[in-house]
Amino acid sequence: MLPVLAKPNVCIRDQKRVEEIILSLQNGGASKLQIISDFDMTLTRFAHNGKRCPTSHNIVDTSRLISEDCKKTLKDLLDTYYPIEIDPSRSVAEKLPLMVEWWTKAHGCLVEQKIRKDQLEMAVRESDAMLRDGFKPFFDKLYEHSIPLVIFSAGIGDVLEEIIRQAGVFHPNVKVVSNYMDFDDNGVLRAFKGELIHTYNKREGALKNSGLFNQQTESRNIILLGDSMGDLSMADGVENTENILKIGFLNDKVEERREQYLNSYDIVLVKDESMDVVNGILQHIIAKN
Ligand SMILES: Nc1ccn([C@@H]2O[C@H](COP(=O)(O)O)[C@@H](O)[C@H]2O)c(=O)n1
Repeated sequence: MLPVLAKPNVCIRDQKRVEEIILSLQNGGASKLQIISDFDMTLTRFAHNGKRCPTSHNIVDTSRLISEDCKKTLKDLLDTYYPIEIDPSRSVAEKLPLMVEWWTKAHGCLVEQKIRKDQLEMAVRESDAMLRDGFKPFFDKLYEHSIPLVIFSAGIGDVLEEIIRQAGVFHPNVKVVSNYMDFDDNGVLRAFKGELIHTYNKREGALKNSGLFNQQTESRNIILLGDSMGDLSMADGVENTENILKIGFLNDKVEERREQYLNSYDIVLVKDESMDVVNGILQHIIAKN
């Protein structure tokens, strides 16, 4: 067994299956590998020193760009809909319209604030956004070995791009599928572009953007990184997948959701704020090249 998998917060339902997948990924090597990852609370930390870290939405929602009234509305929306998003007792069918409602209302509020494109850099710089510990070797190793990384996020694309740019890891092998802001000729936010991506419609987004996921003809082995049940379908747009290893970060409501995560993800990382396990597996795959 890989030493990183022996960490006490690593939970695996089927150890043998995981070992077989990792061996297949190792045999395929870097040239066959592609990473598909969620962003908020997957590549970013969920908490730091006992305090919640912001999502890409929260960064804008709590920034100087937003009026006090609007901040309150956005906070009320978060308090109403986030518990629904993560509730394991509700079906996806039940959650779907409510997620559309949340994102639509929140985006509507943001558009009313006349946010300027050139203010986003400052909003990110002043925020508590934090990529997970070990993010740098993760991004750098993927770049060094020309392994494509597709970040597939229901957050705000402009904000998440700014986070990884400021962290110095927005390398050319990184592609992003997300909700992008649409600015007018004066650089003022007037809408969000394209079809809304929320937590539970990533399958449709994956199929629609399949071109992005199939850029390298050789990439047929996938490591999928997510933190929600909706993230499990992020690789559905990849053609001829040979092997897929699904790694899930279980950050919140751990006991209520542990069973569901163990049944869905190959490896579940419980309250792990680092990329250590992912980096350990990557190192193992790359080392053979
Ligand atoms: N107004 C909103 C809407 C969503 N969120 C959270 O962002 C997460 C989406 O981003 P991913 O990168 O994880 O796909 C989602 O899980 C929501 O909890 C928000 O904070 N504000």
